[in-house]
Amino acid sequence: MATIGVVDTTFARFNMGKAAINEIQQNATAKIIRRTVPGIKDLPVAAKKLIEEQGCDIVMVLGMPGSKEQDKICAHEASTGIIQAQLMTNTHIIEVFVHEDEAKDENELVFLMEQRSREHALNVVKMLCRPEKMIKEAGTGQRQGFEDVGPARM
Ligand SMILES: Cc1nc2c(=O)[nH]c(=O)nc-2n(C[C@H](O)[C@H](O)[C@H](O)CO)c1C
Repeated sequence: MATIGVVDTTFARFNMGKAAINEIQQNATAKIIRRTVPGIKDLPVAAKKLIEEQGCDIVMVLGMPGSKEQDKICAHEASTGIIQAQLMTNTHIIEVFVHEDEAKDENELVFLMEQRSREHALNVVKMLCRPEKMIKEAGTGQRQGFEDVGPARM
């Protein structure tokens, strides 16, 4: 059975890990190992530990960069760390970030955090268990959270 790691943060304003796990459980039979860390800069090592110490086949890391300038710098640093952890472990770590200022109000923020978490959870299931489904979606303008934009037309 495949093992999927899920790491989220206490900084985020919505329980992204819970939504992701619920979506995985509805669509796959997998062992799920969850961790929660304070913030997004703590995600890379948590994911690396899940891969190296717990044998996860793929990991989702979920977090919410805030709207301040220092939060955006923090998000860039976290992303760089996540990419480095992927290269060090040769394993996919799917980054699910919702920037607080992507949403126009709190209702939309909650909607976006739940939708993006769930839709990326489905991507993880497809990547791990049904890669042919992912290939079928190549070039189709998928977006996680807001509406898909669709393929470009001539
Ligand atoms: C400035 C800052 N911004 C964010 C953020 O926007 N989102 C987030 O999840 N965490 C933030 N943090 C906390 C760091 O990611 C980290 O948790 C602490 O520096 C402790 O290692 C910090 C320090």
